[in-house]
Amino acid sequence: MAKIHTPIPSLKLNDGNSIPMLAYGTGTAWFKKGDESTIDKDLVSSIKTAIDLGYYHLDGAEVYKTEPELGLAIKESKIERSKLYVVTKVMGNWADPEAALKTSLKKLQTDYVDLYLIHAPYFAEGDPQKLQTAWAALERLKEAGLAKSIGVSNYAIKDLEATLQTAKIVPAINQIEFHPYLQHAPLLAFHKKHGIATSAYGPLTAVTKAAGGPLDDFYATLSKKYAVSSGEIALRWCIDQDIVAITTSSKEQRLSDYLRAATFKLTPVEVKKINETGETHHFRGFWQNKFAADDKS
Ligand SMILES: NC(=O)C1=CN([C@@H]2O[C@H](COP(=O)(O)OP(=O)(O)OC[C@H]3O[C@@H](n4cnc5c(N)ncnc54)[C@H](O)[C@@H]3O)[C@@H](O)[C@H]2O)C=CC1
Ligand SMILES: O=CCc1c[nH]c2ccccc12
Repeated sequence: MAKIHTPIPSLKLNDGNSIPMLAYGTGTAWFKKGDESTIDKDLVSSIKTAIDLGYYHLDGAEVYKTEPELGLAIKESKIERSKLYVVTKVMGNWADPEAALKTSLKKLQTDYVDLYLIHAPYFAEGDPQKLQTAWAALERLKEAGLAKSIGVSNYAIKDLEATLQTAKIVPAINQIEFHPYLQHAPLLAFHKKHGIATSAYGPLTAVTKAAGGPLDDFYATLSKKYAVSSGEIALRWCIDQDIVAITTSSKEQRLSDYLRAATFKLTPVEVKKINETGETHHFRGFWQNKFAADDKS
């Protein structure tokens, strides 16, 4: 019998496609994974559990080395491909995104991805032409139907400006580290102006890695009010700002609980209070060495 899932809200992208606003990420598993040629059966099982629970937006990347597990889990889940939203990213093979995507598709055992991202702008070492050339290659991949949508990740305003100078297609999304202690207000305003959606990795940071910060008490108050955990408040805070939240866990109970983020809404006053309290503290969990100068943009 088909399972009844918590409906996850979706967001319309600038190319007309829709993206589910709560995602399961496979990047965190990279830290445990060694050789790509061996299959991490626990990870396959964990991805299948996530799909079974209703996480149909699955976030991967070539450098995570977890595409084979993602491909196997998708195949074994027996869910129609068109119902899933599969994302991967190019980084190692930035010089030839077409070859990179074709390799990823083989590992993912699929003919197309729903979203293909340039994982980070650092390959270009500040050269706008390199960013523009890479983006033109992604545009061709969208035109060829190998990627339904195309976007970027970890781009600062200057990287987006360089890309937009020659872009025929505006990036659909920028996937960035985003949580109350890293809100990138100017970057988000830039996204809004150009119709670029935002997706958040590290959305639980304020209640996990950066717990003990100024939001602890307010999260506790809101958890009580909505009868959910602080994690669900953190995820909902993204969704209520039209930001896609990419989380993960190998624990089924946590994944199941986090779906409650789709079942309530914070008031605008509560969202604002989290924003204002979060602004008083700074924390970056990823790419610290690359981003120091960009955190103000
Ligand atoms: N584009 C990029 O550069 C990046 C993308 N990502 C993507 O985003 C995904 C999610 O990123 P995360 O930072 O892991 O997201 P997150 O902030 O949602 O944290 C999830 C992590 O916290 C742990 N966790 C969950 N609930 C917890 C709790 N209640 N107490 C303590 N620990 C708890 C989980 O086991 C997992 O390791 C990755 O798997 C990857 O797909 C992640 C980092 C960089
Ligand atoms: O995507 C960001 C974090 C991450 C996880 N695994 C790797 C491997 C190489 C670069 C970045 C990452």
